[in-house]
Amino acid sequence: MALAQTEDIARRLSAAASELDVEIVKFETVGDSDQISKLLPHGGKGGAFVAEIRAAVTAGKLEACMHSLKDMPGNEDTPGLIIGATLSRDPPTDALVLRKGLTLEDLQKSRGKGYTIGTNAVRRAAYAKRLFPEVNIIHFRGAADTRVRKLDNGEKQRLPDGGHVGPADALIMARSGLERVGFVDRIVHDFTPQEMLPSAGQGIVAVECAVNNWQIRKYLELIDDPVARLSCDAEREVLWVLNGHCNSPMAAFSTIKGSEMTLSASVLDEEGGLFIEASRSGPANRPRELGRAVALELLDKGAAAIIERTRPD
Ligand SMILES: NCc1[nH]cc(CCC(=O)O)c1CC(=O)O
Repeated sequence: MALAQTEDIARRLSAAASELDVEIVKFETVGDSDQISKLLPHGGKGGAFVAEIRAAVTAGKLEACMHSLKDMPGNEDTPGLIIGATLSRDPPTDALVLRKGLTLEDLQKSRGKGYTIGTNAVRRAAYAKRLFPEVNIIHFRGAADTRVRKLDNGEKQRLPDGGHVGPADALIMARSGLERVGFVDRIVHDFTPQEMLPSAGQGIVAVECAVNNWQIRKYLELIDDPVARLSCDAEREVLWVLNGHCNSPMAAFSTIKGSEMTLSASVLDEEGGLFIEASRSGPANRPRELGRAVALELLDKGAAAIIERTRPD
């Protein structure tokens, strides 16, 4: 998925500035090579996917690096680095993938009873529980295409303690990820943002570079999408104010109509029993203010306790 995203960046850069000759350098992170552990032992998604690549940019070995914005920690500064471009947003929603023989109706009618959904995101687990209250949720991971293959083969998911769970009957994954790895035909249902509020930054690819590399910053500006940038700023402000960590059970999603932005965010209890939600509209050109207002409302409603309870030690 990351490679497809990087090729997309290279294509856009070459189209915007024909004098550029973009070289792609592949990285295999701990997050890619270890498909068993939960993400947390590596410092969460942020630690697993981001730290090693960032170090190469800081050291000047790379001009720039890409991340899925939703995997970038939202509660820490990155001295020396800046997001030089946010690409136009891919579909931001989550999608349901089912094993052969199972339908969405089966899941709905049974309220999920007797079925197992695989996901490693607390946010997806919580929303899935709200939609299908009796479903069994299991920890399931791997690259997007690997996950679908495991589903189809009825494979169990190995756990860090040596045990197994599964097999899964269904997966919930980002639509954009499924599109990037060519599995879009396996999507049985697109969850609306009302059914399953997306993660902050979901569907946005961010390109990061050194703050003082003005030359590359100028090039990245050419492929920056101002609308995605506004959503990025609003949604990530929610993470910042709530001091959300990499495994925080949080969602934040904004849409822009004309000059108005609407931002919805939520903080969820792991079992899905408790949803703290807030939604506001404001001027689209003041995204951080809106993010701040929504986050403060979530704090007023008790969000901090949930976030601290789930903070990794
Ligand atoms: N954590 C892995 C990851 N990071 C970004 C995406 C999807 C693409 C995106 O949302 O930008 C995925 C896969 C998934 O969540 O199913």
